[in-house]
This record gives sequence, C-alpha cells and structure tokens, in this order.
Amino acid sequence: CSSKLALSQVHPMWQEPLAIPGGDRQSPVDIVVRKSIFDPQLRPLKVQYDPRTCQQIWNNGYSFLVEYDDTTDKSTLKGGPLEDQFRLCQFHFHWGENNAWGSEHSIDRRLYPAELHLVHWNSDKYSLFEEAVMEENGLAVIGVFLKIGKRHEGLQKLVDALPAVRHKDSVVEFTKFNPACLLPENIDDYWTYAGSLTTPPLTEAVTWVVMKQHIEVSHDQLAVFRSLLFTSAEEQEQRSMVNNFRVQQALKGRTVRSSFS
Ligand SMILES: NS(=O)(=O)c1ccco1
Ligand SMILES: [Zn+2]
Repeated sequence: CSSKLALSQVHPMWQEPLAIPGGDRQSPVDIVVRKSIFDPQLRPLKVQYDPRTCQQIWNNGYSFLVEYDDTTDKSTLKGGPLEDQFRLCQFHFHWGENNAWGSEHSIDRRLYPAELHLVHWNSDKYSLFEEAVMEENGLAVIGVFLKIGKRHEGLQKLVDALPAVRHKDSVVEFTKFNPACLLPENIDDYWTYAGSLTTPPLTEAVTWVVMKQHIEVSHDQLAVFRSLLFTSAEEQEQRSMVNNFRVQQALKGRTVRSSFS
C-alpha cells in the first residue's frame, strides 16, 4: 500500500510536535481496565486476509512495514466497532531496547516488549489510504501485544527476511504471508477507542482495536527486530532501531469500550 507517510526526519524518537491542532484524541494511551465500559453491541471482528496481496517489506527509518496490495478488497477487516469495510494496507511493530518496555499501549500501566499494528483504511468511504488518513472514520488499526515466550512459527518467515532491510529506505520482496497468523486465538475480546496515528502525521483518524490476548515470540526473534537500523547505509553513525514507540497521551475524557465483560 502507499502508506509512504513522510516521517519527520529528526532523531527516530522524533521530536514530538509541540501541539497537534485540536489534539484531543491522540494515541497511544494507557487502558485502565476497570474504567473500560463493556458494550454488548460490539460484534466479533471479521478478518479476511488474502496472502496473495502481500508485496514487500520496507524499512522506513522508524519501523519495518509489511505492505499489502490495497487496490482491491481482497484483504479486509469489518465488524467489531466498525460500520464500514476496511482494507489492509500494511502491518508493522513497535519495540524496546529490552523486554521491559516497547509497546505503545499499556494495560493498567503494564507495558509489553512489543506491539503489532495492522493498519486498514475505510474503502467504503474513500479510495486511497492518503485520503482516509485525513478523515475521522478513515482508519482502523488492530493492536496486538507481544510477550517473550515460545518461538512464533508464523513470524519466523518475516524474521528471516529482516536482515535484507537492515538499513533505512531498503525494500525486499515479501509474498504469500497471511498476517492472520499473527493474531491471537481469541480475537473476540478487545478494547476499542477513538484515537490517532502514533507516528506523523498523527492524524485523529483511527478506530483502535486493542486485543486482550497477546501473542508469544521468542527472545531471539525479537532480537532480530533490534538488529535493524534507523539509519541508511550511507550514514556514518549506525543507530539501532529500538524504542520506536510514542509516549502515551492523555485520554482527555474518552471512553474505552470492551467487547467482553
Ligand atoms: N503506529 S500507527 O499504526 O498508528 C501508524 C500507521 C501509520 C502511521 O502511524
Ligand atoms: Zn504503529
């Protein structure tokens, strides 16, 4: 997909813009479980991904994006809190320099070593990701926490491809990967709230769906994420791609709903 959002070129923990115009639904946030509201009208998520739409992996200098062909409705997300159909555009991760932190969202302040984001845009209302990214009902992002444990067999194909995109701006062909293998067994239990992108342009266009159940990956698999670089091959100083998460933002009165009681 063409999620070639121009990330600010400053240091990877890019300078937080002083104020987002009218920033009252920014992400990520801490999810306070006992303050979340069970909504029985929330339906199960309907995920339909076609591995044939998987195209490439791109190191954009902030994370690595696994990009999908989003020119047709082949890989879609609907249901849950969503009224429309959304197309998968890309997925990526955020992680720390160690296993103590790395996720963007937290649950009762608990951070995880990493967090997966599956990024979708509203193809019922818009015709391009770039359009949808500016609209309040434009995007839907599924967040899945990663915990250190047993090796994730499905992730290994992606891990094996990462050395080819070690440097910023590198791309490698990557096909026939179904990201549904990265979802937890139970996708019916989630929290949802109205938020934003967590990297520039930080637009308040995202319906967030944060999975209650985490997935497990091995220490060695996450170590390969940390072997990536923020810097391009030409740059003198090589900087490890770690801690590529945004600081948590104020809830500002928003309600976080849960699909489970
Ligand atoms: N991290 S995230 O999923 O909110 C995102 C996608 C594109 C830009 O930022
Ligand atoms: Zn993200």
